[in-house]
Parts: sequence; structure tokens; C-alpha cells
Amino acid sequence: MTDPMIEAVNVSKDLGSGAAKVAALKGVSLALNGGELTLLMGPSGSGKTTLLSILGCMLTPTEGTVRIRGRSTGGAEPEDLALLRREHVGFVFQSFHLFPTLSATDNVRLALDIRGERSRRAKAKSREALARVGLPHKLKAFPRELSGGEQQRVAIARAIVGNPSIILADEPTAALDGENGQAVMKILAGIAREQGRAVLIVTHDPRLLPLADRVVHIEDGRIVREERRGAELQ
Ligand SMILES: Nc1ncnc2c1ncn2[C@@H]1O[C@H](COP(=O)(O)OP(=O)(O)OP(=O)(O)O)[C@@H](O)[C@H]1O
Repeated sequence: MTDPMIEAVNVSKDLGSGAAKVAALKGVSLALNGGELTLLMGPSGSGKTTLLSILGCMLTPTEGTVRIRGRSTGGAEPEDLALLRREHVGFVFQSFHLFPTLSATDNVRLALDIRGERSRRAKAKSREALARVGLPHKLKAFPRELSGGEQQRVAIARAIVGNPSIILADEPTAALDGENGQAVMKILAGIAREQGRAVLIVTHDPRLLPLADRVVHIEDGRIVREERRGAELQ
């Protein structure tokens, strides 16, 4: 058994304060392995986004620990967390979050830019990432010239261009029709399996189940069930 890329160990998270305080997570442990695509499913308000935000070092746990490649993030300063996030984690969001005035290549390159990589190599890497998601012919296109599915693929290219070991995606197919949703999901599955990354996807969409290696169910801030599946994608 290889060591997990990332793990939450007995994580609890309270959100809000006073009478409005909510225990969003209650002692959650979850380890994600490289090469696997995991779906995180559960009802609205069950804590999915909170868990994703904690794994991605955007929120700190009230109790418990997150370890990224064996290194605990407990006690880390915000700047250290930002560095860890930049080095190890790629994010994909429901609504793409692309810059409308930048081409596909420049949207992807921005992720390298903020890491201080501004060479010609950065441009080549951005093109390679766009080719990896099936968009080698759209390098110069602006977001408004792309379909929703294509925009999400640019966002995936941006998430992988820095070579992170972990990809966290929050409802990445929710804004897409069934066909585009499946295409995006297959790309994410390929990124997990062929590139050995740990991919975690929050979703409500049962049509994605056949593509997952593992499905984790969360309810009321607790992991209640987990299944391993023989994924259909080869
Ligand atoms: N900033 C906040 N302040 C107080 N409570 C919050 C805050 N953010 C989320 N919550 C509460 O924490 C709980 C978990 O929220 P979370 O967004 O993680 O759920 P979710 O499973 O992602 O839901 P959805 O599927 O609707 O996106 C919910 O009860 C929510 O109302």
C-alpha cells in the first residue's frame, strides 16, 4: 500500500459563531491515493465543500489534521499553506473561473505565472496541458468562443499545468449537459489513472458513478459509507 497523497485525520470544522454556529464536519478521516478517482457525494449542506476546502488548505480544521504527502499542515502560517496549495493542489470549480480577456493558453499560463514561471517553457507547458485535455486546436480561443465543456477543459488544463499531485473539483460537471459532463469526467479519470494523481470530485450526479474508483458518502458532517467500484473507463 502506497502512502496517501493527502489525508484528513479526524477533522472537525465549526463554521459561523454564537447561535449561528454549525458543526459542518464531525470527525472526518479520508485518505486519497495517487492513481484514483474518488467521488464525494452527499445531500446539500452535508459538508462536502467544507471538506474540499480543508483538504485544499483554504480552510483550517477546528480539530484534527490534514497531511499532504505525509507532511502535517497543522500550525502552518497562511503563507505556508498558500505555498503548499500552489505546489500540490489543483482546483476545478463548477463555474470555470476563466479570465474572459485572456486566451485559453494565457488562462492556463496564469497558473504558472503566479508560481514565478514566466519563461517560454511556461508557454510550451500550457500548450501541452491544453493538448492533454483535447484542445490543441483552441490555444488562441477566448472563453466566449468556447463551449461550456471546452471552458471546463481549459480550467482542468490550468489545474494540471503546475503538475500537482492532487486535483480537487467541486461540482465540475454541474453546469454541463450529460455528454459534456461525461467527457470532462473521463478527462479527470485519465488524469488520475494515467498521471498517478489523486483526484477528488464533489458531485450530485449519479451518471458519474461508473467512472469512479471509489465513492465516499457524507451525511451531516460524517462519512457514513464508502464503496470501491470497478471503474468502466479503460
Ligand atoms: N460561512 C458559513 N457560516 C456558517 N455556516 C456555514 C458557512 N458555510 C457553510 N455553512 C454550513 O455548513 C454546513 C456544510 O456546508 P457545505 O457548504 O460544506 O455543504 P455541501 O455539502 O457542500 O452543500 P451543497 O451541496 O449545498 O453545496 C451547512 O449546514 C452550511 O449551511
